[in-house]
Amino acid sequence: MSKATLAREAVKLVKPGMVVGLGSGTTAREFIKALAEARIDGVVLVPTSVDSEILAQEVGLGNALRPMWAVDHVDLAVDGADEVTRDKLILKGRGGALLREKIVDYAADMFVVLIEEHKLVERIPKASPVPIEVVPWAWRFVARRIEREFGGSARLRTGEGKLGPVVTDNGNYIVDWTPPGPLDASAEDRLKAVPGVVESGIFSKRRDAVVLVARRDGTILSF
Ligand SMILES: O=C(CO)[C@H](O)[C@H](O)COP(=O)(O)O
Repeated sequence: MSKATLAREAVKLVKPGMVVGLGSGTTAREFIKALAEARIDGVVLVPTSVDSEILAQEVGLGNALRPMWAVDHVDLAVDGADEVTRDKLILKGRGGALLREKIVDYAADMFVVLIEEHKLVERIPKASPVPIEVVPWAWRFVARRIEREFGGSARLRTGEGKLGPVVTDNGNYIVDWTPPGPLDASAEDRLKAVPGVVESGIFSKRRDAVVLVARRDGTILSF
């Protein structure tokens, strides 16, 4: 229910003709459904995962879908997150869509993050590991190097419905890293500097994001 409330709030920001990035995950799915109900003229939609693309097609938004290469700007991106701090250090990627999410969310003129209150945290990571998309050929080497350089433990993500590693929409693997302690914004660049790392779920460069929080009392907090 609260995800749907957040989604309806975010849809109010969508104006006719806008290019809108569709995030991924259960909250982003509510946004896609609410957007379909709103029937806003002339919007162009860039999905950040095959999951969001399929849902958008199923709810009647198929004609508006474009790949990222087919647009030259994104007006608004609306996405969920796993954990967010008050100063807008954002952790994403539990759904494995972090790479396309980061491309679209970082490109958007306005980035709106929809979370429920339990995801508002003092430090990241709190309860979720840090997902890191890696080149499959090097995955074990990269995981060990992250452990050596930064500490903690890095594990290959395996899934349900198929034996072996989860393969992302970009054909890569995901290593879930549990660091030895809280991270600061520098972790994003430090991880990216490891050869074989494609992207991480640390989103530290959108401090201008608008975060909408569904509170337990039914109200929405915006910061
Ligand atoms: O980053 C993501 C997927 O890669 C999701 O946005 C994040 O995991 C939140 O998902 P949900 O809304 O289902 O809690």
